[in-house]
Amino acid sequence: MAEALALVAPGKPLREGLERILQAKRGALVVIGDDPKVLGICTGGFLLDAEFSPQRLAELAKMDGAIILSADAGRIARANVHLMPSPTIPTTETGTRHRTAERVARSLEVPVISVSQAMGVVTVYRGADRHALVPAGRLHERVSQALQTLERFRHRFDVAVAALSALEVEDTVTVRDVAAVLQPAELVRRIAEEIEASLLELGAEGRLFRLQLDELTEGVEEVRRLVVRDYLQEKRTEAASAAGMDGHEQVGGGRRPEGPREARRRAGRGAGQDDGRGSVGGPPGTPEASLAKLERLGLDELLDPRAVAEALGLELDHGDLDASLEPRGYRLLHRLPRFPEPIADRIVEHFAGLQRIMRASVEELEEVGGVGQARAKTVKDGLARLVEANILGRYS
Ligand SMILES: Nc1ncnc2c1ncn2[C@@H]1O[C@H](COP(=O)(O)OP(=O)(O)OP(=O)(O)O)[C@@H](O)[C@H]1O
Repeated sequence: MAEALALVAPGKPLREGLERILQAKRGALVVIGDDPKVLGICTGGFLLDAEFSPQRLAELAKMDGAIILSADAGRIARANVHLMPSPTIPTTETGTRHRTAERVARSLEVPVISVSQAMGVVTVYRGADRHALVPAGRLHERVSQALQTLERFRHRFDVAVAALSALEVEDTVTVRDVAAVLQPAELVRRIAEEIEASLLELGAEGRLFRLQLDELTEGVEEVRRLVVRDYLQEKRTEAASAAGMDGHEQVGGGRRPEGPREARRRAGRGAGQDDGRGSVGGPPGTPEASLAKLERLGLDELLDPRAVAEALGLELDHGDLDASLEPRGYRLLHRLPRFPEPIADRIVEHFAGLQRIMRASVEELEEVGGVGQARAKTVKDGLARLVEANILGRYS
């Protein structure tokens, strides 16, 4: 369908021809493709093989029947053709023009366009899909409004991400804070997807909109993925059970049974100690499955932080959104400049928990494969700068 929409984008000769037909209050049935399969269902009409022009298309639409174009819409192959697709192909359309258009598109791999004389609407059919074209002016308006909404959610997302970074460094993240990032991130994704569809239809006229869209969505997808990797409640691994870990043991991404205040009190017990962080047996899941779950949430559900927690596999005690969580550290480590992603991942897997990474010495960091002294220092300095920025942020 994307290719078909590109052919009828505003400014394209084919679109101009279709608009001329609409202005003349006529109808049309246009097949884009003249391969043997298409010709096999054509009867009558006459051969043209003429270069395409919007004027020619509009003139030929005065005749009954269908117009057949070459696959690139650069030539008019035939006109006044009667199409005979199999009557057994299902169609939900009513008029004969539209029924024929849908049947041809469903049975042959070619786009078919109908211009309804009665309704003044242009519809593109491709396979089982159909798309009614929106006038360019309305598309412009729609995209501008959507970009404004996108900008608001992007701002909310940026604020929530900055807050999450500060809380992660302080080790006081709650379920609510994670949801506050994932909710606008998902909304940004959805609005961007809608805009993408309109931009496809706008073709070259959507160039400036695209620049804005790219700027407004930059980095969101990556943060969304990393936040899910940081907090996803994963299924207890075979290795963990072999190592004799307690059934509820969970590092990083785990929900702690106590609130943030209790968690801070426990933090005094020293590095490396079990601080009682416990998984509550959330469903197994990969980050991809979790992201897909978020994508499937209805709008009302998405606005409920509990639904976001569920997508992450977190089971909340009495729906407690203030339950504290510890990130694994993927997102903050991925922010280190010029630091290879696989090495950052290895560090996270080695230490299992951002706080442990932050407390690790340069020597301990060097124990991770691929981390030499220089990289270990980059991690230490980078995380130290984050802590500093956080303190400065608090008191400025
Ligand atoms: N099988 C076909 N092959 C080619 N042209 C067709 C075919 N069926 C219908 N048409 C064209 O469609 C025209 C209008 O038919 P009809 O009014 O039944 O269609 P419709 O789907 O209601 O479209 P509209 O909304 O434009 O009225 C016919 O006069 C003919 O030119």
